Amino acid sequence: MSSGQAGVLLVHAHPDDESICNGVTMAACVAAGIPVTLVTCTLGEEGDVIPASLKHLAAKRDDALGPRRADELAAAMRALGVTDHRFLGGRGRWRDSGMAGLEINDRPDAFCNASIDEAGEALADIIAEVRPRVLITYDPTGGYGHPDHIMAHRVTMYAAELAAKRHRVARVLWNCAPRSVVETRMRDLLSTGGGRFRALAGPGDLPGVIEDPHVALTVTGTPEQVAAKTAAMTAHATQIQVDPDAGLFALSNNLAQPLWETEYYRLAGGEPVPAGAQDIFAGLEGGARR
Ligand SMILES: CC(=O)N[C@H]1[C@@H](O[C@@H]2[C@H](O)[C@H](O)[C@@H](O)[C@H](O)[C@H]2O)O[C@H](CO)[C@@H](O)[C@@H]1O
Ligand SMILES: [Zn+2]
Repeated sequence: MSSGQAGVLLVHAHPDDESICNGVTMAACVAAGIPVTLVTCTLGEEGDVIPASLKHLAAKRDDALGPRRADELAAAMRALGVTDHRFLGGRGRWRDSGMAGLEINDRPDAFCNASIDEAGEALADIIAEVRPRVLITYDPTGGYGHPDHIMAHRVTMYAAELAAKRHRVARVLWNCAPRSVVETRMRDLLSTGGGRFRALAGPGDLPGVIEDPHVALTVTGTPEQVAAKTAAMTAHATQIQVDPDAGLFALSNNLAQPLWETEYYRLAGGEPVPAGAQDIFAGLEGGARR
């Protein structure tokens, strides 16, 4: 990672998405002295709860999962060395909408029902303050169709436009995964097995899978950065189970998927990416500097 002043701003829907999608990238930026800002749009109040001892926190029980996940996120940020984390609109402004098709999607405080103007302006203010060179979020599908991920995408792309008069982001990237890499890794797992997990996720269960030529750049972690990502994902204990020896993790569905040591990005806007780039700032004048 090239060093510099202005850095990267990442926008995610729930606590845990940042570590799953960008743990290596954030750790690599921190190691290079590049400022990292994470914006999380909800507290993940409607999530499942994996540990039996914590199931009382669930929305349909004590509805106390949000604060727990905020604590998990703080621990994950410590593991990655990220010190600038914000909840969009302030902590608890918008609530986790739940998976697509649920009645709770209709709650007025659900993030998927947020005013795109209010949420967009709130994020544009952060962009104008932080002045990132690179902005990272999901593709228009949100990676796998979750309403909060889709909304995070929409708000981010709108905020980048709103902020442009005050600060123009040099590059917008969407999280993705190249189909050939996913299919090869999942095929290999068929022979090695799902580690401690009952079954393997299918290639169709993994988010953001796109055809290889659309992948613009990759960030491959050093062993230390992969260890930091693993620790960050492990910190999200209500949502994620990790089998570090097998290099696998599972969500509450217990379906094993790769803990990716390399993270992949699609170019969504801004400066072109040099072929074979391995750095989110590759090709930007002065790297990550203002
Ligand atoms: C990674 C991610 O975005 N997780 C979301 C998702 O959680 C999934 C959901 O509970 C699903 O029903 C489970 O089968 C799956 O295992 C979970 O990962 O949706 C939650 C509710 O909106 C959200 O809190 C969680 O962060
Ligand atoms: Zn999520």
